[in-house]
Amino acid sequence: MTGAQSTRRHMMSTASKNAANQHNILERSFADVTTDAEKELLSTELNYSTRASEKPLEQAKSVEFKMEDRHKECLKSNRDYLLSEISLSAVLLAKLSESGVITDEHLQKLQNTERKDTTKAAVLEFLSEVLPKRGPEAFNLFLKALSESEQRHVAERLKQCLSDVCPEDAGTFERLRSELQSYYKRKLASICPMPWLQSIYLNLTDVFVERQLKLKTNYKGDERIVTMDDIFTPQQTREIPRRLLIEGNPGIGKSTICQTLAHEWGEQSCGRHCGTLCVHSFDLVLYFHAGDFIDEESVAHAVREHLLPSDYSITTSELQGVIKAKNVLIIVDAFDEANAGNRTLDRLIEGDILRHKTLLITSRFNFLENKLRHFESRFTVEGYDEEERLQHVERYAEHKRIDPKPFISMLEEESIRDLCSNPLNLTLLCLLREEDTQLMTTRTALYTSIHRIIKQKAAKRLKLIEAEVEESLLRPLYQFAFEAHRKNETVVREKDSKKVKNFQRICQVGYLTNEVIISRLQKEVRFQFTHKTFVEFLTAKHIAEMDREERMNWMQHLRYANCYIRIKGLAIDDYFKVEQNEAILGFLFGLLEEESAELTQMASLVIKETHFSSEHHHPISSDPLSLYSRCGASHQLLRLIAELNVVPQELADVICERRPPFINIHPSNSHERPFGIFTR
Ligand SMILES: Nc1ncnc2c1ncn2[C@@H]1O[C@H](COP(=O)(O)OP(=O)(O)OP(=O)(O)O)[C@@H](O)[C@H]1O
Repeated sequence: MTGAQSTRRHMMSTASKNAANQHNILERSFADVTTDAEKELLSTELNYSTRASEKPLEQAKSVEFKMEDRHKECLKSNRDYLLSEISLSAVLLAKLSESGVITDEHLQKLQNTERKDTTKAAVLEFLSEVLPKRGPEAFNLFLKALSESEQRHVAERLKQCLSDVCPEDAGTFERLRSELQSYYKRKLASICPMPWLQSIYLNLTDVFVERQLKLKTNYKGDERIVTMDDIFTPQQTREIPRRLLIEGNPGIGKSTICQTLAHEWGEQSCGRHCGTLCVHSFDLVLYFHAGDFIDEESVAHAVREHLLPSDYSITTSELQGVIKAKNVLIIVDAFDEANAGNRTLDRLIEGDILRHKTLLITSRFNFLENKLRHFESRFTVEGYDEEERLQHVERYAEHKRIDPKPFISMLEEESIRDLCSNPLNLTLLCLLREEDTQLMTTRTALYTSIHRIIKQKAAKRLKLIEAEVEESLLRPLYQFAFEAHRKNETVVREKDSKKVKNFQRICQVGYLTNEVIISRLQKEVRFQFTHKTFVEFLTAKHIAEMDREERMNWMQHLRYANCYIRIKGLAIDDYFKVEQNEAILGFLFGLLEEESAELTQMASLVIKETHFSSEHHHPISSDPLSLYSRCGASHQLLRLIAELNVVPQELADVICERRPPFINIHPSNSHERPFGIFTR
């Protein structure tokens, strides 16, 4: 399947969502319109739209949005001329109603005025009462209708006037737009999940999974789910929101959303894909990384520096003129990565500059804290649901032209399930699985690979070498994970975070996200690990780096038996399943695979504590608290050594020596696992 086919198929799959959106829009429009006749018109449209029409949407849209100021200005400054030149001919009126600029009711009113008064009066009514309220596209549709009704000279005069108001309009704007469009089309066509490995890339259109966003609907934090088509839809008022924010966890897909918007705009036309006011309604899209504004005194300077080639001839003031005159969307990705001392970006957010332009910012959570009030629409990107996970791996396999089955079965694997809801992790899992299916045989190997990628990504982003990331950022992080795990939590509290000096940079690595809990009395800042399994893996990294004595001491204090305590009539309920330790122990065994003596010592402790050598594992029935151990606990050792690719001889000898009678051990023929255990 070609990229274009796949896009189309993708569009078709979103058609039903779009139909729902259209319905919402029409419903909102219904609430907003004023006259009975308009309500009647919209109600007909609503019925029609449920039969999957797209045309009424155009009309509803024009009821909802205002005309651009420069168009209004142009109509006003030419009013005399227009009154004397325009003929409200049948053809003109037909063209205007065909394109939805006027409704049947408008038509009747205009004709009445013309009959009762004069044509000039009707034209005046049209120019002052009707046209300016018929949406951002009405002006151009009006020019088109004029040209098609033998009044081209009037259309030309209005166009000329527009370019006089903004001399840059004519040539400069067109040139700039096509330069940016072709740049985005080329530059943003692919995704590079590992930025330091440019040879690994995926075609954006092929693999992109349409995202759902949660829109905050009020200050109390109520939310509703919207699709990407709804990003620019007015929410509380009829106005297009001017300051929009998308927040989400690391790797959740914020940058990819920005990239897709700019890339789609580069494609020039949405066809019928976009259900509502979409990215194509903007004359210009300026797509930046937050860091692009550092040391730039204005947006125009940032455009010259970061979006245009150095041999492109345009002055900053020409750029400023175009930005001022046009309907511009400014996309700024990754506020969290470059927010300190970013004065121009701050002014942009606060509306101190370019207040009437649309600004879309993305950030990890809680970096915009005291700036949140500037945003009229706030969205969060959530992790993939089941359907999106499936779509992700299917699109990946289709793009690579390989069998999707191994990827689909990967989604079922218990040990990595929690990783799969994050698009970055899922992409890495797909890449790893494709590269080497052996990697999946141990969890430690898989997490080690992902950890390595995250480390490389952090090194690139923070401009450090990997050894520095390990030493100054990851080691403290392992310690934090260890502490959090000890408290059975997945968070780092603010007071603990203050114990290390570069905590913000530790957060940048991508394992922790800011979390601010605000109660009426006080604000609490904490930092949440993105996944519980990462806490376990990082904890194991910490323990693996301890000296032997400390490690054995930690191990000695673990529980090795399942435990259920129930005392009738008393509210005491202790519940412990041995698997709760097992994740960390498993990673620890995997990480110390090469350290034969360490492994043997750890295994000996597990053998002892889980009564591995004894034949029977009775519940300790004499215990008044009804404490019992199950097979789950006594077989723990076997599950731990499954994390090893190769069982060292020294460890194999200990296990053979201390095996219980019902376990048979035999040398395996397999080169990789020269050790086999069977239980009966
Ligand atoms: N909608 C999507 N469809 C397919 N793949 C996606 C999607 N979103 C994200 N990905 C994959 O996840 C990777 C990471 O996504 P992205 O860089 O957008 O995350 P992010 O939220 O900006 O993360 P960070 O906060 O770390 O910068 C992408 O490189 C891509 O491989």
